[in-house]
Amino acid sequence: ISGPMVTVEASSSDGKEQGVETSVTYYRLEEVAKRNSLKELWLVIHGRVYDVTRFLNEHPGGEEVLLEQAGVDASESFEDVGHSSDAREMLKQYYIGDVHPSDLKPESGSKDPLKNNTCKSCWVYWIFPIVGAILLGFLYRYYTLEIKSS
Ligand code: HEM
Repeated sequence: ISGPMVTVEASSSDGKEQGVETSVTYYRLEEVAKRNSLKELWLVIHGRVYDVTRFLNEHPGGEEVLLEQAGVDASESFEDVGHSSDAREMLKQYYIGDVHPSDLKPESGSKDPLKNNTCKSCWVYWIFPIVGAILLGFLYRYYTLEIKSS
């Protein structure tokens, strides 16, 4: 019974020894949605899936709020509370995988939305400031030379 759950090797070159580190398990949202009870409780925060079943009793904010977010994206509620950095650290213990890419951006179709769209404009953000700075540098030199020579 593998269902819609998919495990993908994130790195193929040094896969064997760090198998746990280099592979990411992707979960479909429908898979997460099934874990919505006290027996098994998953939730999504910022595209990552957390199994908080054993955390229910320990959550300082109570188990009710976690139950309310069971099986769904809890990013907003999690941020609204203004959780401490300690709380954010705690997330790591419960991390079990990522939300399947096609569930993250359902409108962008099938072909590798992460690689094709996300970074298309990345370089634009830093190339303009850098080119601008270099141009300003030349302009500055040009003008100071001009003043000196006149
Ligand atoms: C795995 C996910 C979560 C972890 C590890 C976590 C952890 C914590 C921790 C450590 C605190 C104590 C205060 C702090 O350190 O910020 C806290 C408080 C709280 N949390 Fe969470 N939390 C999680 C998810 C959520 C979610 C999804 C909600 C939804 C509303 C929530 C609501 C609250 C509330 C209401 C408090 C009480 C704040 C207060 O008393 O001031 N938490 N949580």
